[in-house]
Amino acid sequence: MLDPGKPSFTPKKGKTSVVMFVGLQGSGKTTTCTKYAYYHQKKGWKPALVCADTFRAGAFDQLKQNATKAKIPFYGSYMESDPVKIAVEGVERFKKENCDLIIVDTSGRHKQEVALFEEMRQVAEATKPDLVIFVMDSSIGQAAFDQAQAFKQSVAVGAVIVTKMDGHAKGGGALSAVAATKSPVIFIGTGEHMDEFEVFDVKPFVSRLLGMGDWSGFMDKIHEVVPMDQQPELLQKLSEGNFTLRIMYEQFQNLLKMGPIGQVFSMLPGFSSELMPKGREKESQAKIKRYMTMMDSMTNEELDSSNPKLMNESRIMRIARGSGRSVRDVMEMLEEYKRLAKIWSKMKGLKIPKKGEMSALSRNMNAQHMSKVLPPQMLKQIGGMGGLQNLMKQMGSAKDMMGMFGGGDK
Ligand SMILES: Nc1nc2c(ncn2[C@@H]2O[C@H](COP(=O)(O)OP(=O)(O)OP(=O)(O)O)[C@@H](O)[C@H]2O)c(=O)[nH]1
Repeated sequence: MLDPGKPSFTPKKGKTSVVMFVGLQGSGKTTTCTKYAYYHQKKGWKPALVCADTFRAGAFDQLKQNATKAKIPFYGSYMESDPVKIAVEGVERFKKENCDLIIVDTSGRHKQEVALFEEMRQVAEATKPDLVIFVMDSSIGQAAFDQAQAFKQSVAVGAVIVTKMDGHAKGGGALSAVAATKSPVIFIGTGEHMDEFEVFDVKPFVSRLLGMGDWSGFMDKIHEVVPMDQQPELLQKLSEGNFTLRIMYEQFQNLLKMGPIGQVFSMLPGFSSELMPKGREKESQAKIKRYMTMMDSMTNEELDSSNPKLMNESRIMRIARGSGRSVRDVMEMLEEYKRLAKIWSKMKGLKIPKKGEMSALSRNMNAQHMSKVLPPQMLKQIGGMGGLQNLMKQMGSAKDMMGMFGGGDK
């Protein structure tokens, strides 16, 4: 069995490799071929593009346009209708020209299109690609498994690229594609432009899937800054799902201690863009201090409650008077609290580790939380919780996954 942690083949600079791109119609194959070529070209490779998509009128023009812009040699034909012939001619020509990365773009197809699958198989047979990359749109969702499996059954898919990660989709389907093809995700597309292309990194991907912001960076900071003996208590509180005003207060305190506040804030789920827009760190720091002054005028009961109804009009007026702020300021602070409480409620259910069990915690929490956000059908395809856990381990290095939620205890 292929190890999903590594692509089936990794091209080497200076040695000719043929990489074939396959995927559903409109998944972003043609765009991704050029991005892939451009990425390698910038790193000193000599890539070339072959357009074996004779199905979609305009595909060759699109590839030609992109390739010209990036100054990458290309091959294709307006007249020839046999993709196998074009692919073979293109690959041969670029082999002669000593290109070390020959990329073959094929036409998009759906699993029902038997003839197109046969054609794709023939292109693969004739060009003998070293690596076949399955390109999928991040919004495909549950259909990813069946589609990816259909491709895998016809050609030896060895890696996955997920496109359109700049959109709203979380990309959960990528897990299904990985499970179906037993191949890892190697890159993600993050926009229509040539350089909007990134090496796949499991941590931000999982964070996005969980809708959590960059928890790993945040937990790293917690470990750095929150005194060791207070860490379990904080995690315990968060796991109970009671994000109280007192927790917010303590976190503000921690944040103010943490040094370059901008950097810390940018890692916190929910904190970065709204509470602290870039370039306005000083202002945000003042805002936090203002919030804390208002909280100083609250009763213990108010600080320890996660029920905002406790804060009625007269209490709000009292807090405003006590802190020398306006009612509107207090309302704003409470709104901020509600917003953060909503985000942080996702920590609910977190299993608290005994000392030295942090890594187990991180693993459990990943899979557990992930299983909540994935559609049940998708979870089933992946092989339930166990399958998900395995997949996550395989997608990232074990070390990465342990570090994800502050685990990875030495
Ligand atoms: N926002 C965004 N758009 C993308 C991305 N990748 C591709 N696209 C867009 O998606 C659309 C389809 O991309 P193509 O590259 O033409 O797709 P294809 O898979 O080659 O299409 P077929 O040849 O019909 O199979 C185009 O409008 C691309 O600009 C991405 O990462 N982000």
